[in-house]
Amino acid sequence: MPPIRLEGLVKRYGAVEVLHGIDLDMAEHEFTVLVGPSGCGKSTTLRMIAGLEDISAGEIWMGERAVSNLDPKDRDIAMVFQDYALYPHMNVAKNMSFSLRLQKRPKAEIDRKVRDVAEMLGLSPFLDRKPGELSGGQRQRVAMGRALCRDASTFLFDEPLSNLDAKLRGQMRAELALMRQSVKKNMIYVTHDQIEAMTLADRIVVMHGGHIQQQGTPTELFRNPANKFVAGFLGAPPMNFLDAILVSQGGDLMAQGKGFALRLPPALAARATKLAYKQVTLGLRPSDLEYVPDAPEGAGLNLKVIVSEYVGAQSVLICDCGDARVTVEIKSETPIALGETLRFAVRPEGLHLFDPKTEVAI
Ligand SMILES: Nc1ncnc2c1ncn2[C@@H]1O[C@H](COP(=O)(O)OP(=O)(O)OP(=O)(O)O)[C@@H](O)[C@H]1O
Repeated sequence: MPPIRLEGLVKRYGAVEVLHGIDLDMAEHEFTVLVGPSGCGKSTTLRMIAGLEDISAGEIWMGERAVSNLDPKDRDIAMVFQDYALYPHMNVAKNMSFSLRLQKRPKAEIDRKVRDVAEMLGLSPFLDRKPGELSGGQRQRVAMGRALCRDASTFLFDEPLSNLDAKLRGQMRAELALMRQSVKKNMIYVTHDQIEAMTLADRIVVMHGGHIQQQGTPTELFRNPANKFVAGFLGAPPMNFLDAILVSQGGDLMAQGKGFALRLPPALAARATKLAYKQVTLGLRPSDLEYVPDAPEGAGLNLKVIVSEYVGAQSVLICDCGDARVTVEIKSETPIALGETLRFAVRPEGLHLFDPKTEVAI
């Protein structure tokens, strides 16, 4: 039995159903990230696991126990909220030890636990400070430390970095990644930020419209998105989508559109030949295009550069391709001029096709 299993989880608010049957198995000590746009149902799912929301249908299992009817305190979980919810009048040590003191655990045990967790999170110098005397990032770590002190088997995080500025967010993301290497617990983390999902998760669960769209490792989802939504949601800048028609040419299958004709690699061509339709949506990630002036016929496309955004080592080019726009990521030192038409090679494994009606990957 997996440590956490969601079985056909449904949530209704009155007549409105917002979660339509969520099935999810977590592996032991897995870091699972629920990610999706605002309103997709990720926080509701997390709050149902925590016991903060009633379940309309379905069941939540923790090991062999069905927990849907248990109080939050009986579920062996600790939660870190978006707003930290620290007690302003207590110092860091007292905030962190709050639940242990509530359980009347021996003082020596409490002191040891707080010391160990503070050490791990770099909070040792701040144990006597009140939350108001800490930076946003330090407060965030205290909220994390308070959860870790509880020694629960499962940790739930609801957008814990969303109140931080971009720089601190990046730092805390790295600290979280470091922390999870040493903390062997089940962790479920909710975010709308695909970069957090990609960098932290063992397993990403992409949600949209109250459904799970796809789940898997970050690499699986990035390389083999199940549908156009997942393809467009993960990755920055996002995947380009172009209308294309499948055409046979000298034994090859090509995806042809306004201003391009790209040869499909064998495995994709084999799947595409079985289709009953010819009209497809072609997906190309900006990082799967490379400036290669002599890219051969069928392996590249010509793009007219209209905007160049310098972002350090990389530049993002926005280009015209027929009447569509295509974004490309290139090394900044590549000599390009605005208005030029340049040739880009496409990595064959970077070609994605989607059914234009169902948006399912081909
Ligand atoms: N108390 C409520 N009554 C009615 N509808 C609600 C209630 N709480 C949430 N919803 C609806 O349920 C859906 C899912 O909300 P949820 O908060 O889980 O989304 P989310 O993916 O976490 O979004 P966000 O990132 O904005 O928090 C939304 O459409 C929301 O409007």
